[in-house]
Amino acid sequence: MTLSSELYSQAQHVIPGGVNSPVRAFKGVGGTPVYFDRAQGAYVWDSEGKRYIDYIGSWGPMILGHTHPAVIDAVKQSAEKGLSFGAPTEIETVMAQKVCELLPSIDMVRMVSSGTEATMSALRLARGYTGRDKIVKFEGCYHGHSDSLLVKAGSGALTLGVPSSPGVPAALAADTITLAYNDSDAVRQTFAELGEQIACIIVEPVAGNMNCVPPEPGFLETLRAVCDQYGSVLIFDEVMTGFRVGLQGAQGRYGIKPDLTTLGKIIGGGLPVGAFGGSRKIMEHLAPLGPVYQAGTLSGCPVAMAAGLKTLELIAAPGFYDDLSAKTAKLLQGLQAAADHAGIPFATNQVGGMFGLFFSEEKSISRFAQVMACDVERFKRFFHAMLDQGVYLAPSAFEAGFVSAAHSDEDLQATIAAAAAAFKA
Ligand SMILES: Cc1ncc(COP(=O)(O)O)c(C=O)c1O
Ligand SMILES: N[C@H](C=O)CCC(=O)O
Repeated sequence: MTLSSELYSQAQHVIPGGVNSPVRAFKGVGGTPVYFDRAQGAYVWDSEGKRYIDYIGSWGPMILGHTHPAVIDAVKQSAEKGLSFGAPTEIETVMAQKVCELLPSIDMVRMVSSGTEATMSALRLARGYTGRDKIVKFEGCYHGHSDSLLVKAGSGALTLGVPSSPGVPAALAADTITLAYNDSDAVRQTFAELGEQIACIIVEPVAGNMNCVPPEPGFLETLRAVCDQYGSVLIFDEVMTGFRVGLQGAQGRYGIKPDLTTLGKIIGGGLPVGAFGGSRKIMEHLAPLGPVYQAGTLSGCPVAMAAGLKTLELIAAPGFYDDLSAKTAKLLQGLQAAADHAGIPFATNQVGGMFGLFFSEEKSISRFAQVMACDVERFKRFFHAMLDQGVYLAPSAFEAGFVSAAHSDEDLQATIAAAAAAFKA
């Protein structure tokens, strides 16, 4: 038994499935989850001291690499002053000002403690603001695990085969309309029939929870147009894409202004943080200004604000995103060449520092159905071959991967060499 499998078996007695978030359990790839002990830069080390090049980066937050000295220092300094107070602190305003400065669609922002809280709260606000109940989401998109959004969801729910979870009241699920991602005609048709009853559209502007699927030209524009026409709220869930695909997120990259934006991951620098914000007109409906209630004991935790602010400061360095994109492109070109050389049908998607790998005959993957048609068995074998060689990819064919500023050229070359061996095998 490895130390990881020993730890996993102990955990299974006291934690459901041995994990605190299902996708960690390796159900999507088989085998035993690896238990980590420490991390630095592009690397994570397991409990037995084996080193892995990490392409998960804590599911996105570690855009600077793990334990960046300046971030750790900011955390230490803040922690020494007090972990949390349950009362306002100056750094929360500094964070809000920074978010408003970076994302022009946001006039006001509220901090929460996870992406799930951010999307759940944004949904309630959109419903409270419009006085409507129905929402539109897209199949394979994941917006956290609140009831209204756990319908035909992606990520771990898709990996485990429960995209619409038991426990979600049928009456609530009935108000969630799920459409195919990148299908603009379906959006227009649905709004033509039900537009006046629809509170909001929530979308991952680049889908990252059904692997990585970018928006087709015109898709996000269609969402903006129907929301304008029918008075619905457009919510960009940028929990993953925010500060990942560019400093202005997907909204900056594609030039579309949502009414509300949800954030998480990078904004917390690796600590538990989420946020939602948008136009003053909508945000002023939130308590204590307005009637839509939302709260959180640890919301705006100063230590997490310190980690997030330091991260936002460092990623604003000139050329940061060009370098990150170039590295990611280099990695994907190398993987594609290795797959082609071995005669393995393979395709990739990339948006900035976010990527997707597909075992597919199709070269362009833009639809959920295409993702579902990929060869998952082949992915599982690839995943384990990479893991054995010290490369840690997401343990599911339905998750995006992430490159960090800490990945060196040697890391990318070592990953490509490992993939070449895996494809050959
Ligand atoms: C796009 C998106 N929205 C929401 C969430 C939920 O965030 P959290 O896991 O922090 O609750 C996630 C990740 O899990 C996500 O990728
Ligand atoms: N896809 C999820 C986040 O983006 C994976 C993280 C989790 O649910 O544990």
